[in-house]
Amino acid sequence: MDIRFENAGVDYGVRTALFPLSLTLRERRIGVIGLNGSGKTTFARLINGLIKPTTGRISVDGLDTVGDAAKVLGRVGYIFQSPQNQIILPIVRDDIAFGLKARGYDKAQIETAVDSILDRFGVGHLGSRRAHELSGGELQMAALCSVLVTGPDILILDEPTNQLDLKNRSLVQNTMATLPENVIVISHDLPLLEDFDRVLLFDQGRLVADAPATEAIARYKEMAS
Ligand SMILES: Nc1ncnc2c1ncn2[C@@H]1O[C@H](COP(=O)(O)OP(=O)(O)OP(=O)(O)O)[C@@H](O)[C@H]1O
Repeated sequence: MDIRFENAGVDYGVRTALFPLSLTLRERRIGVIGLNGSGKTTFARLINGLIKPTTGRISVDGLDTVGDAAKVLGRVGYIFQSPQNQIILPIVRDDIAFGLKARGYDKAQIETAVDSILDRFGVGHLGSRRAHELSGGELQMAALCSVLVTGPDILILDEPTNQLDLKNRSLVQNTMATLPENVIVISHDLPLLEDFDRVLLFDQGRLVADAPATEAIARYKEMAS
């Protein structure tokens, strides 16, 4: 993985959500922390092209997030903070299958892949459920399945544990530790990021620490106290 920010920033009118920054991300597990409204989601959405930079550019493995937007979207999976925005089809199983259909898988391949991802997360019982009837945590697990089934190289998770019970939180934590994909996680759940390779701390739209997890988390605690 090679994600490059070259003097990239985002303004909304007179409000700056992210001041221009330059950095290269290559680590396998990257955490993003900071107070509410500090620019974390803006930073993460720039990576898969959901938000376009007002200044500068961002590239993912050499692909420009604006010029090569479709390719970048195929390579970077994004799990939203509110999973209800993620699941678009009424039945969970159909939603998970959706991304595979778009990629040209045949029916048998789709069935196998959907069963396998549901089994991997121990949520086979959710497959036939209606998405709008699921609890927040169940929806989050379904969203994880829908994105991971398409095999992205890079996975961005925005607050992946905020609605999970202890059991599912452990499951997500263990999954992140063993996933072959590169993972970028925005979280207020600091213990989740403790053994990450690199943690970025944002404050009022500025990157104020870029360090190993222990150091960045300590700085954040100091800042927030
Ligand atoms: N579409 C928008 N229009 C105007 N301002 C926006 C927009 N999106 C975000 N902002 C502002 O940009 C700033 C950064 O927002 P962002 O969502 O990146 O913060 P965050 O660190 O992810 O916050 P949280 O922890 O609360 O999710 C905030 O002040 C927010 O109000």
